Amino acid sequence: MFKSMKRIIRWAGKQKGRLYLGSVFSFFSSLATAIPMMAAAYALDTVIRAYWAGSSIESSLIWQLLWVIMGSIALNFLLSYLRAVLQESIGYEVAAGQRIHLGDVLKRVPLGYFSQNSVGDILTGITTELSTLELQGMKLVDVIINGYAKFIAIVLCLVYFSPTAALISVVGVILSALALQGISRHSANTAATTHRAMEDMSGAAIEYIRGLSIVKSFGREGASIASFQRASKDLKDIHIKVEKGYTPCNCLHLLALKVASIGIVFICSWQALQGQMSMADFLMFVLFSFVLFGSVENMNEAAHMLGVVDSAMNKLEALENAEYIDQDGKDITLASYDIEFQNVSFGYGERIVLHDLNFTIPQNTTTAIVGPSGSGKSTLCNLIARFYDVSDGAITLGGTDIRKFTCDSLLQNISMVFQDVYLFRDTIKNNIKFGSPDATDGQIVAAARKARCHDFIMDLPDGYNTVTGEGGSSLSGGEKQRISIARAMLKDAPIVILDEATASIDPENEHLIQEAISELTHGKTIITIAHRLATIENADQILVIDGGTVVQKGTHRELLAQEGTYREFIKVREKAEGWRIEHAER
Ligand SMILES: Nc1ncnc2c1ncn2[C@@H]1O[C@H](COP(=O)(O)OP(=O)(O)OP(=O)(O)O)[C@@H](O)[C@H]1O
Repeated sequence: MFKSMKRIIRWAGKQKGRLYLGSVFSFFSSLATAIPMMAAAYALDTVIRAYWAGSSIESSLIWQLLWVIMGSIALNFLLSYLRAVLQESIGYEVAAGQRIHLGDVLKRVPLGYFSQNSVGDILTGITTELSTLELQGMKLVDVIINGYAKFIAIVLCLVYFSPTAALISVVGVILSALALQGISRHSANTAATTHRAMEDMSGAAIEYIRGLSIVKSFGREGASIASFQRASKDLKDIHIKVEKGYTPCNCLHLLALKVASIGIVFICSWQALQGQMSMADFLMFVLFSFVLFGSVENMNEAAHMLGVVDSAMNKLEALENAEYIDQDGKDITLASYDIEFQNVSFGYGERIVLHDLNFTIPQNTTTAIVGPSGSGKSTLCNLIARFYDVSDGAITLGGTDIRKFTCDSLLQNISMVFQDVYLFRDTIKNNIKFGSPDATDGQIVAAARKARCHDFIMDLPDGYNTVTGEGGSSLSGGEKQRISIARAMLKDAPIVILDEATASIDPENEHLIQEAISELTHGKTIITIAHRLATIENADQILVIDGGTVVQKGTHRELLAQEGTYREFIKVREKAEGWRIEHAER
């Protein structure tokens, strides 16, 4: 329990001082809450004494007591307010910094990380786990420090009035602390299972929502919702199991404190009867005996939460310690942009999908990559952008191994246009300037005009300020692709990697996209996963990939003259494009 507290304090970093000072205010504010009770005990004692003596009570005393009570309430408010000002925002501030840091970590890990860790897992870390820490961390530290500090103050008072009562309360609190330790350990042990169940639940919910269009089109809602329902039921079962496991220690904790309270009443009664304790002190102890341990009593929830927070911190640490792909990278500025593959092999885990690739893509030329589905075309492009590191060999850019760059400095040189375009839930304007945050409105419009998307943007209700749905769901595939071309155009990187659309796009859209692409690629080094005959024929170099190796390399004319995969591929493409043209003309 105390180890977890130390971790939270360490997590607060530079804000530690505010946390401690807040706890001091919190301590005095709690003591201030005890003053009205002491005043009440004193008043009662005075009334009883006066009754026995047959005298009347001075009205000034009542006023004095009233002022003391009002003063202590005001003091309590003031100290609570100061504590809140100092402590309440620490969790939010530290968590916000950590979220930004985690976002940076995720940007710099290899994409393989996301195959090994589910989206639900990562999402739970950044949202739920960090929220637990953000909302509970400081409160827990305050509850524990303050709870024990208050108890120590009470024990010191008890020693003065009755050392035996002080001893009983210390024994009660030690027993309760052991039970609290049990609660904390149980929660820490079960938190990982609970978190896993929550991750499964988030993963199942995300999958269910993502797959809704398939679910609707196949009318198979029952099957797809089953895993979501199973995850919900598992989560409920785990919560109940955790709660049941926590009950025995909780009962022990409360029992130890209640028995100590009874013990104190018993001792004080005996001392009062023996004349060793005054009536006022006795009354005060009887009044206090059952609230004496209030601050320690409330720690059961805190002990449980500390276990949960501890496990959340383990998870966040694992996320933060994920290895960056560019750990030793430097910001490098290049003079030339030739790309060279030197004996490159690559595998997803054990499965090698690219074998011993050797080729050069000279600066300012167009290279078309063709080959059957699954042959490794996208993987090859992802290696150039260093989404993954090669398993063997090296890729150089301008003569420098790309592993020597930081990801940012490498990707400054590269624009990528994918088939599956992802637009953020933001304005069209911000989506276009995503890679160039300093772009002016004039530059954004110029890029959009060149990318042939200005006209349709102006037809949208708020023009460039129209907010797109998540992933760009409110736009057509062709529109999204042209926006992504505008985005790449604005970035104006010397190398462009693009994946030509294979999905059938209507001729008008295809024509616009082709126009946009030729504007984007003008005077740059182009690597294109090509499907259209026109692109392939006009390329300076064609790489034919099959089964993860370059089986042919050359210009269209050279490759057509050879027997092999390329000639077959061209035949198939000619048939497909002829078929499309006939259909379009009908
Ligand atoms: N993230 C991944 N994890 C594991 N294997 C992968 C991953 N991505 C691709 N693969 C595998 O690597 C091989 C090459 O895939 P890649 O996507 O590069 O082929 P491609 O030629 O681009 O295919 P397509 O033309 O269909 O897009 C395939 O066998 C594929 O199953």
